[in-house]
Amino acid sequence: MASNPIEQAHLLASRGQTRPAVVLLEAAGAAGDAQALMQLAVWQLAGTHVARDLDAARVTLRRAVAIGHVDGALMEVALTASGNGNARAPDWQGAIALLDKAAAGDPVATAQRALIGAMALTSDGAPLRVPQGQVISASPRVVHYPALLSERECAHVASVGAGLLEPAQVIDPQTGRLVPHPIRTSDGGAIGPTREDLVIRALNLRIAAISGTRVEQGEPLTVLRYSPGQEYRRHLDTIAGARNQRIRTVLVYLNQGFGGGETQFPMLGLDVRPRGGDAIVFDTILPDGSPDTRTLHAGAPVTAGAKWLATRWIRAEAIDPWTIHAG
Ligand SMILES: O=C(O)CCC(=O)C(=O)O
Ligand SMILES: [Fe+2]
Repeated sequence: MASNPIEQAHLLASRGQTRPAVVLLEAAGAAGDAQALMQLAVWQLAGTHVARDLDAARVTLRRAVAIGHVDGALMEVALTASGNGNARAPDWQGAIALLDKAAAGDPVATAQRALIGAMALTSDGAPLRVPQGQVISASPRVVHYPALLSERECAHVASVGAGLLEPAQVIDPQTGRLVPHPIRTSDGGAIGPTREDLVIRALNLRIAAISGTRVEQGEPLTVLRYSPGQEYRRHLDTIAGARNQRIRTVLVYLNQGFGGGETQFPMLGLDVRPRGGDAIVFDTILPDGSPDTRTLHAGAPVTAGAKWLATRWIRAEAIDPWTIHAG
């Protein structure tokens, strides 16, 4: 017999006995097992074994936090800020209040609070002043933003991304599924709604501001790491046949000092040399909505060191971050 309630619940669920599995986690939670409630909340968020129910998940999560689940508290902060990942009204102030509470007993929360404290933000978490960029190509429009992120912000994004790294995958236009793809050899991870902490959220709001889009249009911020020899071969960011097309891309360079790794736009004669904190924004479609093939671009092979990059692919309309996977 499995030794603890979570293992027992997994075992039951794997045999199709989902109801007894949920009852078991509930009972353990009622007896003070925060981890059991956290497990149930994750099932409800992801729709694993049970129907996906974000509101029920939030109630379960609240109970886990109330009996001391520290990581659950950070997840609650993230979901509050984004309104359960675009499902409800976002609540930046509510999220800040929860983060302040969490910061009393958790150094991770304290560090996030300090990073946010250093930003000049509106009451919604958006930048007080929209950073200004330099147009480096008029048509298609490519704009360069020097020092969009501070060094500490870059380090935070990279460290969140580091925990999510998996071999690069892209969306297969035929099936819409994620498949390993030879054109992108970097490793990457998408920062989904349960991990969109307030620092990442504020950066996504900053990215929305400079790109003139709503934060809900952005796919989960994706962190890529290129080791020597890795590259992102020439491609367009648009997705063939997508109903809700990618209209704009924001690339944020998280570091510098590596060899190679320029972002190249061969049809524009444009080579962007990555510098930690800098960003570029470019339109990926023409006014008629079709892909702008002039935006063909590549991440050149890295020759030494590691290149860290955060990419935000922005769609024409709001997305559901619970079902979409960054490509
Ligand atoms: O690595 C680069 O410079 C380009 C990345 C890129 O094209 C993308 O993330 O869509
Ligand atoms: Fe790209």
